[in-house]
Amino acid sequence: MTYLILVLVAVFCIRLFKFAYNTIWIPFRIQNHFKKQGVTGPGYHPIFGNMPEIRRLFEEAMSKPSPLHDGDHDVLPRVAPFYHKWSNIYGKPFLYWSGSQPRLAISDPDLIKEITMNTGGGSFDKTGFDPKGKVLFGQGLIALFGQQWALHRRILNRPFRMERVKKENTLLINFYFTHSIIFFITYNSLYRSYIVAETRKMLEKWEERRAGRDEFEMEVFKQLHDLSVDIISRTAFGTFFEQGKQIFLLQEQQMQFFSLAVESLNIPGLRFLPTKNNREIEEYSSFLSLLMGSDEEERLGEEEIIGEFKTFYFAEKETVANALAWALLLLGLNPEWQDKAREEVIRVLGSNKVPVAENLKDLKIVNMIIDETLRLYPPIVMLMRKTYKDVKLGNINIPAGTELYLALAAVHHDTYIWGNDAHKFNPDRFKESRKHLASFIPYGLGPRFCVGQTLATIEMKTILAMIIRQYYLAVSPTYVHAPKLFISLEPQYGVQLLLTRITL
Ligand code: HEM
Repeated sequence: MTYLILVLVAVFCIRLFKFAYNTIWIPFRIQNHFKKQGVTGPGYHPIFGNMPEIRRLFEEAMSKPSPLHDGDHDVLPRVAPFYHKWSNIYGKPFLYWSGSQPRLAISDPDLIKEITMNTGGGSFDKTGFDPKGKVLFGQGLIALFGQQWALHRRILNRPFRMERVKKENTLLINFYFTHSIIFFITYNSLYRSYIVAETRKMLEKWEERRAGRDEFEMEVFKQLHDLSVDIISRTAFGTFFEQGKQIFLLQEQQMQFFSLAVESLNIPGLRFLPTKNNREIEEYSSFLSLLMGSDEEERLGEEEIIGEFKTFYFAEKETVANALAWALLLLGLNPEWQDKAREEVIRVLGSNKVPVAENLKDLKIVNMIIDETLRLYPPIVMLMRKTYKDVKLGNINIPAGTELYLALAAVHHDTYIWGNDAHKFNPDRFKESRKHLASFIPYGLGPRFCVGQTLATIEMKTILAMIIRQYYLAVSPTYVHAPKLFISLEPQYGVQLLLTRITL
């Protein structure tokens, strides 16, 4: 018995020592390592790091709206308040702590380029998601890294050819089909016709709402999300459209869970506890899998395929709809750009009421407006990477296991890169090609560059063109400006516009 107690005490002491070593000794050693190189930060606090302070700064930022003074669209204090505060105090880059995990916050385009272009080379890669994130993205491209990601992306980059598919095994056929969907959809005229048809339906509903009045108010953020859901459900599910739509409802609930998971500390094993949240996550997850694989004839198959569909749905809806809502707001605030865009749309479309494929490349002003929107309000405000080896970045030696917070929104709002009017809406900056590869990176950079960029551009151009051809936009007095980071960058209280019908 005494012997057993001694063993238990020894095990406990070893565990305690290991815990102290990992949460006190190692972090302070790493902090010193960076300090010697001139990189400082808010300082490490055992176990929790800077997470409580980060949470407090976010809560403070979200507690009040941020009125638009003189067309100033500086989103950083709201979407990355900790970055805004600490980069001003400690300079760039600076070191902060997610629990006992060191994070280096970087916004130098040269360094970002080096990191993102090197993905896959063994030094830098994605961090891997919080385990709860798998519910949202599954084993899809966004959440994968290392060899598994490379395999998925390689397959995705190949066009869909039936002869080649037949030679592969069943799993690969499924894979092939799923991945090729993005390729297939992007270059398929059917997808474009779905965009046009669903946008038309949305505009018809707007007309019903107008009910003959000259001017009416519309909250467009929710409308654009519904439109995205309809387009992607129609494309992916065809006649099983309504069932497809259920996926979004479930994903919206999962986003709440994921957002909570990201904000909370990831203590190993915690997710297996039978808490209310964990139980609900499990239920939604299995229901989603069931939904996508229940019917024998409609079976999509493996877990990975489900993951890719989740990724595809999420990436499409959260980014495109948000960007469009911001674009409409910016056009409402800038009537001169609205006029220029409308004039271009009418000229390019001619007698066509809706854009056809050949029109899209000629919508240059619309394109500049979309780029300027993605600069000021990038749907994805940061990229995360991790060092998997000791590396030298610029003149900083970074130990293996350091997370890198690449402050995409900070790069987009950097006055050094964009000039003193960096926070103002001025699509003219996109007349010329960009100065530095990493100064404008709404779709990321390097091997993990967004696979949906072409798809997103087609959708945004088509929808914007159709809306501004039909309505004059003005911002409603009920609109409250409050950009919010909820996984992607969205307007906290929606976007209320006053729409006036144009008769041509
Ligand atoms: C305005 C629209 C969009 C924006 C701003 C955007 C932004 C991004 C960014 C910044 C990344 C890189 C993430 C990183 O490097 O860590 C990314 C990756 C990705 N995007 Fe998009 N995206 C958009 C639309 C789409 C659409 C429509 C799809 C659907 C097909 C999509 C699918 C993906 C996928 C699957 C990845 C992961 C690629 C990989 O890791 O290899 N995105 N996106």
